[in-house]
Amino acid sequence: MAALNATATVGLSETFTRLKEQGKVALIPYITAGDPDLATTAEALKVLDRCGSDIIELGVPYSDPLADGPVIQAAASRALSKGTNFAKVISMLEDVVPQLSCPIALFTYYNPILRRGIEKFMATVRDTGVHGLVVPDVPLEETETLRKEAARHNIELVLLTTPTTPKIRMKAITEASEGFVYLVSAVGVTGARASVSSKVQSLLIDIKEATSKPVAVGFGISKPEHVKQVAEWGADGVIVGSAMVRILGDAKSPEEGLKELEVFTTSLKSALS
Ligand SMILES: O=P(O)(O)OC[C@@H](O)[C@@H](O)c1c[nH]c2ccccc12
Repeated sequence: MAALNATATVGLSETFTRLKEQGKVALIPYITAGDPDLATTAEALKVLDRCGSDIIELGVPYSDPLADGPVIQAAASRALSKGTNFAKVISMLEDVVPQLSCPIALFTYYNPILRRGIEKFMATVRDTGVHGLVVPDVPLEETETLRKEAARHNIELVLLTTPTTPKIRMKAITEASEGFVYLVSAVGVTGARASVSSKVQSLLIDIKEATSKPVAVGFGISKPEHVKQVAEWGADGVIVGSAMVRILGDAKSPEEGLKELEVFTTSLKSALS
């Protein structure tokens, strides 16, 4: 039964194609693996899936997360201090991925991939049934091998563009990105913000001129109103990270955290319907 599910799960770009046919925008939560512990992460993945997440971005905790703000940094250090490592995240995923109906995009900084060896890393990740990979700190010029190995293992490598990316470069990024294009909504680090920069609207127009690939917006999106706004501006997906991570990190117990996560995810999902 579980194995059936896994083979039925489609990849990132196909998920967007199906949603587009239904006129829907993808909800993409991000959580950090191992915070408060991997057993809770496994449950959280099931909750997110059940509440209508279309793709889940799962972060591998890293000691030097330069693109992350205080909330995700703290989650990563808590996870690492509990002994979370790549091998343990993988073995948790081997167990959980077959129980999910939405695809997983694994988020990791570049260094842990290099340390393991690109090819070995891709093979391991693919064997768990993960469909996508987000690597925030690899410049486009250095993605060639990474892209080749990802493609060879049937993993969609998602690339990111930011408000300061020059247009020519943005075009090259959209051409190289697989699954979807990640539009970082604001300069700086991850973290909830009071509002979503109105610049996102014109950035989306620029990107849509450059590519027909789906575009998902992330950074600072933390409320149903934000999600709705970004969808109205024409995004194909919205990514919500720190707000999810904070719920799990601040909860008095894992059970309470999971309950709050369910309420929050449901509220975001209904803002998109
Ligand atoms: O936390 P926010 O502001 O909601 O942003 C999304 C985000 O968490 C996730 O995609 C992410 C986590 N760490 C990152 C580092 C770089 C780019 C993106 C990310």
